[in-house]
Amino acid sequence: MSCITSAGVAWAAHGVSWTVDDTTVLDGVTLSGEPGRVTALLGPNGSGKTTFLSLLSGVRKPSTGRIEVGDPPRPLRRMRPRTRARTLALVEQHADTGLQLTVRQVVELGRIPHRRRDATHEDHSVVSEAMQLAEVSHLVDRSWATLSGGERQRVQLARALAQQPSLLLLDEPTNHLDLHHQIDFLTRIRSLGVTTIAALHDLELAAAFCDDAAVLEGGRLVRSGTVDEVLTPELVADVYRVDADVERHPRVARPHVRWAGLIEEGAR
Ligand SMILES: Nc1ncnc2c1ncn2[C@@H]1O[C@H](COP(=O)(O)OP(=O)(O)OP(=O)(O)O)[C@@H](O)[C@H]1O
Repeated sequence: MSCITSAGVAWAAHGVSWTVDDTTVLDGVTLSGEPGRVTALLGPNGSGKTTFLSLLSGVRKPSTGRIEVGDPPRPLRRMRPRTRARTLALVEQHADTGLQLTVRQVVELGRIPHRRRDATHEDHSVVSEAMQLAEVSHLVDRSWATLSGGERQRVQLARALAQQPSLLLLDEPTNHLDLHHQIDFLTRIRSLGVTTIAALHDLELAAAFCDDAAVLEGGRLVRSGTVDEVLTPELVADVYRVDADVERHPRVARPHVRWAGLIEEGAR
């Protein structure tokens, strides 16, 4: 039986803002997710996706508003760091350990919130399963510093899975992966049952793998709902200035985004 599957937890952001040097990067975002749901966090470059994930993970504190996790909801700011790290895991866009570590050692970092002293049999089993799920078992003794971008991304996922999180936060998790690994990665994530929020640029992947979607633009939430509700040609035109059709995939019962080209300035 898997040690990593989870029932998932609910999460909610209530009027969350983040300001730096008098610039409001995130502006009053209210958004929530149900246990086990996979939410795509969408929006153009600089719209605030990474910032939102950093607030949800507790890496940054909101300037105003609050974040709650669990049922009954618990304020994130009141959780001890160890409890928080057992509850949620973040895979950053450009993760770097800065240390001379092997792949196994990087994945073992995910066990720190669970460990008392020495690694137990369970720690070894979870690390091993996390590496299998992320398809990095063959890299186990390699030096982290020598890995390719896609390999690093999969190792960071294994490290996050080794935390046995109930909430998984992924910042552009597929940007270094080839097509096979993109599909494989998101299929595996879905099968775990862990509540997931993934910042994605690829609308096709969002449509194919996510239950819900939330769109940020200029630090504000401009649309949220199920993927079917959010991913419309109007949304793609308004937010990305791209002319696209959204159809049912002929063989898979999911929406399918097909773009035709850019919308020229002044054409709308
Ligand atoms: N520490 C900071 N100081 C100043 N500006 C910041 C800081 N962090 C983020 N920003 C700015 O806030 C905005 C949102 O950044 P963020 O990284 O959250 O966007 P994003 O939607 O994840 O972008 P991308 O799709 O390009 O990764 C950007 O304009 C960014 O330059």
